[in-house]
Amino acid sequence: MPKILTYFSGWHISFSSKYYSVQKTILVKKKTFAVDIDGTITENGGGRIHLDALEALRRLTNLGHNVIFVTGRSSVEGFLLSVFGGTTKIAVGENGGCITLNSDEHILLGNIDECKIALKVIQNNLENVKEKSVFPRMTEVVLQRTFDLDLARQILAENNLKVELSDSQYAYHINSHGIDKGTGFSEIMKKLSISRDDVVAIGDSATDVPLFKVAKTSIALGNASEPVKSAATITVSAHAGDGLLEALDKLAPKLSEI
Ligand SMILES: O=C(O)COP(=O)(O)O
Ligand SMILES: [Mg+2]
Repeated sequence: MPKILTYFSGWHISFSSKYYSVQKTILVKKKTFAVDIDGTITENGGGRIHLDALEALRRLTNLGHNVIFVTGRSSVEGFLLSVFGGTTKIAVGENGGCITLNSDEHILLGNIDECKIALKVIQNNLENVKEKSVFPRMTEVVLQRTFDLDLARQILAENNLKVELSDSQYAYHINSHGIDKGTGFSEIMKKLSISRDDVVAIGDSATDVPLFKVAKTSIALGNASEPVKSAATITVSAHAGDGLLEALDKLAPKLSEI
């Protein structure tokens, strides 16, 4: 069993002991973990959930922490993962453009029409610009990683189109101006009165850097690029789901201090 699970289950057991209140005030301050999905809680590559990583997140949730997925996937995928995975039932998806609170409650922060206009302009100027086959989006356009991103950014600038173009390592995303995982998650922070001091962000790609910026503690996994690692306050060496376990393990003794 990974060390983190033993560690947290140790705390859990101590809650029912006579030291419950002491342990609770000293060790456990409610935190909010803002967690990326692909490359963070997956097995390395492939998109299959790393079950030990998911179990560790479920335990954190059971201990009273928030665990909220913040993903470039649709917010419905993030939300369903929280339902089936047993974490906090709210998700930020579409790379920050959409928050799902329930089956019929979505907050749309971006505007898909301006992203579609940007797509047309890029397609008219570059070869090989194709949409990725993904679950339906309400606020963004998702593309295959088959063209030069910097060139596309240049084209957008020349056409005075203010949108965000980013690379999650799984897809390229066109989001409305000012929309990213950081701004999307900030809406949840406002809604749930969560302070930056209590946020731990965990991710693996450039799209997670804006999320790192709204968190006091940020963790880049071993599969992240150097610029992403240098934007985080903590780095770990293991990749994807194994890296998430390493990160929680590293964090566990310090959770009361951060
Ligand atoms: O862009 C994607 O589909 C990958 O999403 P992620 O933000 O969960 O890594
Ligand atoms: Mg990722």
